[in-house]
Amino acid sequence: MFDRDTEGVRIELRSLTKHYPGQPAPAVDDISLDIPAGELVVFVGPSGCGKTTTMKMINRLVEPTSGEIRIGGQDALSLDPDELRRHIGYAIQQVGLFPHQTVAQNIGLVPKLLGWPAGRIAARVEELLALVSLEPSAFRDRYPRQLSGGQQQRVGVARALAADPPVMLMDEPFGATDPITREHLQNEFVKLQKQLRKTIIFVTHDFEEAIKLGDRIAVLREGSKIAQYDTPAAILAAPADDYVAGFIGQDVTLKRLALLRVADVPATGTLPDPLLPQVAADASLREALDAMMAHGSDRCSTPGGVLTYAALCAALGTRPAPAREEVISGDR
Ligand SMILES: Nc1ncnc2c1ncn2[C@@H]1O[C@H](COP(=O)(O)OP(=O)(O)OP(=O)(O)O)[C@@H](O)[C@H]1O
Repeated sequence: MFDRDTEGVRIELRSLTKHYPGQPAPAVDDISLDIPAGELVVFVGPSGCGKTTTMKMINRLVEPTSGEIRIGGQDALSLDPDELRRHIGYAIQQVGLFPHQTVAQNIGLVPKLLGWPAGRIAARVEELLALVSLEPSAFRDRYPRQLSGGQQQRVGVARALAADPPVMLMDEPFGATDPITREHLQNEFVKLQKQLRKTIIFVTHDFEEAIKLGDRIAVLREGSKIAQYDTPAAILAAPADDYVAGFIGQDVTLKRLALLRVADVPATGTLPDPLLPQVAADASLREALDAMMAHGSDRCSTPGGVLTYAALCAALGTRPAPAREEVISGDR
């Protein structure tokens, strides 16, 4: 199959359509989309617009009415659906862990189906638990009911990753968690994806999550029609129309602050300044601004030099506030 390589492979959807029997209109109406190898593409759109149906056609949980799906160049519709699903990780909001199996058994499910030897499965379970920040000795023998919702979702993500599939489908996998756990899971997931470079389709209702995780975002309308498909920065900078602008919502500047990294903004000089608040190169501009405000300073030090408030504003395309007091007490 297409996963001789565990890094992502390209997914191509061509005129993909699903018309559920008895429904007046197709749930997915002629979607064509290219998802580059190793990228994470987020689907956002209103409830019922066809996000889940589109995703479930890719692993053949839903059979398309017409159209084509190519995964790593192979025609997914000509493959055996069960076999196909063993090579595509799938994580969903309801998690779907088996209640009478332990965490280790749940994670080892697909490797077992693929015939891995027991030793290899056990090693993989340990590795994955550590990857999703669950101490293996404390968690491997527990049952799902003995875990919090957020821990269950981590196990769900670990299970989806278990056989190291090149493709992952994730349908609101962090949806059932509180905002703090959710942010923690998102941060871990961003780090993980940087290492793994899988091809991932991720469905969410949360535009902030889409910006944080997505290499690209597909904003969908009814029938999975694509309203805009681009990088988060491009969508925030130039929404295609009022519909997309409505999705982005208020506080575009705040969202761009969260998106842009310190390393994206030219620093003054090249020498860090030990007397200023210190900010990492991969920190967001939002974090840099928070550090400046916490120290009452209009600059902070980064590994690449000194970042000023004026440079930060220039990167956002906004004018700096006139006085420092306003920076400190201003409404962000
Ligand atoms: N098995 C089914 N039979 C008939 N209609 C269905 C079926 N599954 C989904 N639909 C309909 O297809 C449309 C798209 O549903 P889908 O679940 O793909 O949307 P979604 O964008 O994922 O929604 P949500 O964000 O609420 O999860 C909806 O109108 C839904 O009612």
